[in-house]
Amino acid sequence: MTQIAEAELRTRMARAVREVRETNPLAPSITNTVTQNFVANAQLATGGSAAMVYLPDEAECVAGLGGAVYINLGTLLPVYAETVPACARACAEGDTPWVLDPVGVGIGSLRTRLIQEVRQWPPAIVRGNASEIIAVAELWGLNAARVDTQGPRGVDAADSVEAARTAAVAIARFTGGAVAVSGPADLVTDGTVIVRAEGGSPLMCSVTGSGCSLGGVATVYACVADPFTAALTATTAYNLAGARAAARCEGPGSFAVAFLDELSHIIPEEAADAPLTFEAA
Ligand SMILES: Nc1ncnc2c1ncn2[C@@H]1O[C@H](COP(=O)(O)OP(=O)(O)O)[C@@H](O)[C@H]1O
Ligand SMILES: Cc1ncsc1CCOP(=O)(O)O
Ligand SMILES: [Mg+2]
Repeated sequence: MTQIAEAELRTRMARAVREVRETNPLAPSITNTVTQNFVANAQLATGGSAAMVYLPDEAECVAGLGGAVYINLGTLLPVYAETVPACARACAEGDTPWVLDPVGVGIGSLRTRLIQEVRQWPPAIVRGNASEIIAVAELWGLNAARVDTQGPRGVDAADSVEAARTAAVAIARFTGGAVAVSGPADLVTDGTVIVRAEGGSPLMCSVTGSGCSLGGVATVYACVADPFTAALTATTAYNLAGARAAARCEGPGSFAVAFLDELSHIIPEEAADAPLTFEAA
């Protein structure tokens, strides 16, 4: 694998922000009932279009309609045992990139089973907090990634972003796509390059759906850009919008509103100029 140059990646990020605003791409989702509305609003704020579905035939249908598809395992229903594999398979067969957020991996058996099953139709982007990324690497048998972890605490991380570094690189090399690990400072990798991105706000942990909507927005950018560019553009937009919203809000409630406003104001040039640090994986 050859490493993409920083300047080229920044150019692609700016292009992704612009193209999404110009083309309003459809990024359908199978996502959880807690944060569905916030995911859709964040997708719309960036310039994308949202459509949430539950049923297997709907999932197969949207895999053909969307530029990319989002699968978030946050709240499972029995029907998802069929819906999730049907969607991932249809995406693979149709060459539609899809994004996995393995929310709450470790809770119950269905999440575990689904993550193991979709390994055969690898997602273009895996987005999660550090503990979720470590857990996915373990479930996919990417043994290079084995680290000491307590596993996720419900839907929250119990591990540092740094602890998920090896797991993130191993997953990206396995999928051939990108992995975005979120936390106080984010880590995004395509398996050859690691990019660290700072910004955002601790208030993002006080609004449920910050992580889920980041996955939804990465899916919007994946409609117009390669997985690494898409993951990095979404992560950067979140860091910029989160920091700006925190500077003018009164608490979690007004933060969420200000955050959506700020997300809608991100311009291509500032996404490309964001403070990012690059290193070889
Ligand atoms: N302490 C923090 N400071 C700044 N940004 C944060 C902090 N914690 C999380 N974020 C941001 O919040 C968003 C969601 O990340 P995270 O809370 O790790 O996801 P999840 O909700 O899936 O656990 C990301 O954009 C991340 O950069
Ligand atoms: C609280 C909760 N419970 C099941 S899904 C979910 C939302 C998690 O959202 P995020 O991972 O973005 O914090
Ligand atoms: Mg999450």
